[in-house]
Amino acid sequence: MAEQHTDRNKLFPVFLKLDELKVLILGGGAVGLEKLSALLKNDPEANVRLVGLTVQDEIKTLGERHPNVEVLVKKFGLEDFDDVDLVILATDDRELHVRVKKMAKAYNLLVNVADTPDLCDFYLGSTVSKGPLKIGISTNGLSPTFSKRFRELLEEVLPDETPRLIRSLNKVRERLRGDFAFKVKKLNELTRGLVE
Ligand SMILES: C[C@@]1(CC(=O)O)c2cc3[nH]c(cc4nc(cc5[nH]c(cc(n2)[C@H]1CCC(=O)O)[C@@](C)(CC(=O)O)[C@@H]5CCC(=O)O)C(CC(=O)O)=C4CCC(=O)O)c(CCC(=O)O)c3CC(=O)O
Ligand SMILES: NC(=O)C1=CN([C@@H]2O[C@H](COP(=O)(O)OP(=O)(O)OC[C@H]3O[C@@H](n4cnc5c(N)ncnc54)[C@H](O)[C@@H]3O)[C@@H](O)[C@H]2O)C=CC1
Repeated sequence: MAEQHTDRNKLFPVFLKLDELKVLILGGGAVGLEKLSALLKNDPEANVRLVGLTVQDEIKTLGERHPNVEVLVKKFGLEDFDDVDLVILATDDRELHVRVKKMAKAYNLLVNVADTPDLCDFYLGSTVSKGPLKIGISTNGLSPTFSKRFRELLEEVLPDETPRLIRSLNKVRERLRGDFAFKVKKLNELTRGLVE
């Protein structure tokens, strides 16, 4: 029973608008590239500033292809926090991570630290997209590999007509006249067949 309790995933999922927020990624190596790719996979228009003492060519190329991605080859400085909403630390310097996490806290910024769940305010999850549908997956840090495989499974099984179905339900939703309770009742009746 005690084990079940500690296993419960208490993380609260939210869906962020990366075209309105700005993310700072610190570190231009393999992990920096992985995190940048994860952001751009969800939104190619994502606002990102990536800062690294050294920066891989693949990251520089992404910076050239995405106008909202700023790539700076330099040492971290407090000015990198300007206009930033979220921070992802992905350098190979753990002491730097501890220091930058403290500074970010003073600026009220939320921080993800690669490889160090204890220092993270939030985790990245695996994400599945099908048109307007997005599903986020988390194992509470226990097995990112499970998240990845489960994402692959969902990508396989979600019907291709899912986006069309969501759009038609949106049309019905917009056409329905009546008060809130009536709309909820009507939409629930219409969609009952999806789960029975
Ligand atoms: C806690 C968390 C914090 C965070 O990073 O946000 C975290 C932490 C750590 N990851 C590690 C390793 C790996 N991470 C991946 C992959 C992903 N990791 C992601 C998220 C998260 N990783 C958060 C929890 C998410 C959850 O609860 O499910 C994904 C979902 C999103 C993303 O990062 O983009 C992305 C899948 C994207 C997709 O869908 O494909 C693979 C698999 C692979 O690459 O094939 C491996 C190797 C195999 C393995 O270990 O399982 C290590 C050990 C490092 C070491 O050993 O040195 C730590 C540190 C630790 O656990 O201490
Ligand atoms: N490579 C991988 O797939 C994995 C790596 N990790 C861990 O994640 C961390 C990062 O890994 P990699 O990206 O492979 O390392 P890397 O060595 O390729 O990249 C580190 C980056 O941090 C930058 N950096 C260091 N100090 C800096 C500073 N003061 N200001 C700005 N930039 C600075 C470097 O210039 C470089 O771009 C390491 O701690 C590693 O152990 C964990 C899991 C997997």
